Amino acid sequence: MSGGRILLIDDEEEMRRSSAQALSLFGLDVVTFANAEPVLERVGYGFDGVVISDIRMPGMDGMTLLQRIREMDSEIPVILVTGHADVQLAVSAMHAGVYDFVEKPFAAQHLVGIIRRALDRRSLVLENRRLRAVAGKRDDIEARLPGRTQAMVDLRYRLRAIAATDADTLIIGETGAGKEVVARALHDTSARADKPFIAINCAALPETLIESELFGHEAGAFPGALRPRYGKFEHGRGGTILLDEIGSMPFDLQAKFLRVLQERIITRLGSNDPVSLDVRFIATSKVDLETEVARGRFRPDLLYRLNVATIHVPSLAQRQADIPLLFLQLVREAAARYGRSDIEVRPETMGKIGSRSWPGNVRELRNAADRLVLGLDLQPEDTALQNRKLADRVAAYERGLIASALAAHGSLRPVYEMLGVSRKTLYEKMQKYGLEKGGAGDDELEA
Ligand SMILES: Nc1ncnc2c1ncn2[C@@H]1O[C@H](COP(=O)(O)OP(=O)(O)OP(=O)(O)O)[C@@H](O)[C@H]1O
Repeated sequence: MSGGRILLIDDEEEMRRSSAQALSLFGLDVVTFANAEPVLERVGYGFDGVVISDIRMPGMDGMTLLQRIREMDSEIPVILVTGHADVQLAVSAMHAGVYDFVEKPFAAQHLVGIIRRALDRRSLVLENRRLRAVAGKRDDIEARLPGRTQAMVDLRYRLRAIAATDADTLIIGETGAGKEVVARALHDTSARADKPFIAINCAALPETLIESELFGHEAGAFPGALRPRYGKFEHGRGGTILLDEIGSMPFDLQAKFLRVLQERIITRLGSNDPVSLDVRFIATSKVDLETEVARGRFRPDLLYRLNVATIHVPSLAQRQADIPLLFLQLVREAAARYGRSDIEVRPETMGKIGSRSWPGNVRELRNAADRLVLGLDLQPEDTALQNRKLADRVAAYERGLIASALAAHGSLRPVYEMLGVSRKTLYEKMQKYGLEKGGAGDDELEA
C-alpha cells in the first residue's frame, strides 16, 4: 500500500477527532480540516493520497470540493461521507466522479477498506503516468544528444543513470556544448517529467533582484514590493529548477541557496514562515568551480554539495568524429525551420566543417548550419571569432597558442616554459581544450 496522505474534512469537531483516531489506529496518516478551502491548496496533479469529506458543510460543501478537485486532477480519489437522507446528493456525486461513499454512522474498518483500495489505485495511476512520461521521452535522448563517440555514449549513459535518481545535479561544459539541452533531457526522463521545468540564468539576473526572484516576497518586503509574489523556486514545485551559470550567483546568496539544498525549505523575503520545497535542482557551469573556490568566489561547501551527481558535457573538440553527422542533422533542422527542402552539403564544405575548430561548440555549429541553409558562406574562423563574447575569444586565442606550441615541439617542457605556465596548468588547459600532446612523451604528462 502507498504511504499517501489522507485529508479528512468535517465541520464537526467530535467527528474529526474520532475518525482521525480510528484511522490512525489502522496505521493511516490522517490530517483533518474543519472546512474545505485549505484542502485545495494541499492537493494537485501529483498528490499521492485520498480526500474524505463530509458532504454537507457550511461554506464549500463536499460536492463543490469534489468538483474543484476533479478540475485539478480527475483521478484523485474523493470519498464522500453522507447522511441517511442524502440519496439524491449521492446520485449527483456519482455522476460527478466520486470514488466512493460511506454513510454515517460507519464502522471504521469499512472506511479503512475503501481508503486502502483508493490509495492503491492512486499510486498505480501515478506510477503509470511516470512510466508513460519516461517511456515517451527515453528514446528521445539519442535524438536529442546524438553522437557515436565514446564521449557521447558515456554522456547518455550517465544522463540515464542520474535521471533514474532524484539527486541534485551539476552539469559542466564549455559554452554552447549543450548543458541546457542535457538539463532538459534529464528533467524529461525523470519522475518529474510532467511537472514544471524552470530555467533561471544566474548571470542574467541583476544582483539586487535575484533574491526576490528566487525566493519570492511578501508585500512591503522592500520598497516597490506592493504585492506578495511567488519566487521561481516555488513556481518549480514538484519539478526541476535549472540554475544556469551557478558560478555567477552572488557570494552571499550562495549560503542561502546551500541551506535550501540541505533543508528543502524556503522563506519568502519579508516573511517568517518557511515553506517546504519539493524540487530537483540542476546547476550548470562553464567555468571551473574549483578555481572559483580557490579565488574565494564560490563557496566550497556549496560545490561539495552540488558535486555529487556531475555530468560533463564534452566540447566538440572532444567529440571531433561526431561533427559531420551532427552538422548534417543541424542542417536538416535548419532546413525544416526555414521551409527549405533542397539543401545539399558539398564535400568540400563538409571537409571544412570537420577540420576546423569550434570554440563556440554546438551553438556555433548550429549557426554555420543556419548560414548554409540561408545560402550564406561559412564564416571564416576569424570573423566568427569576432562575433563571440570576450571570454570565448580569449579562450579560442589561448587554445590556438597552445595548439601551435604543442605542434612545434616534441615535448611539453619547452611549451610550458615558453608560455610561462606550470606543467600542471598546461596539462589542465590541454584537457579543457581537448588538445593532444603532439610528440611529447607520456612521462611528461604526469603532472
Ligand atoms: N546535441 C545537440 N543537438 C542539437 N542541438 C544542440 C545539441 N546540443 C546543443 N544544441 C544547440 O546548441 C545551442 C547551445 O546549447 P545549450 O544552450 O544547451 O548550451 P550551453 O552549454 O547551455 O551553453 P551556455 O553555456 O552558453 O549557456 C542551442 O541552440 C541548442 O539547441
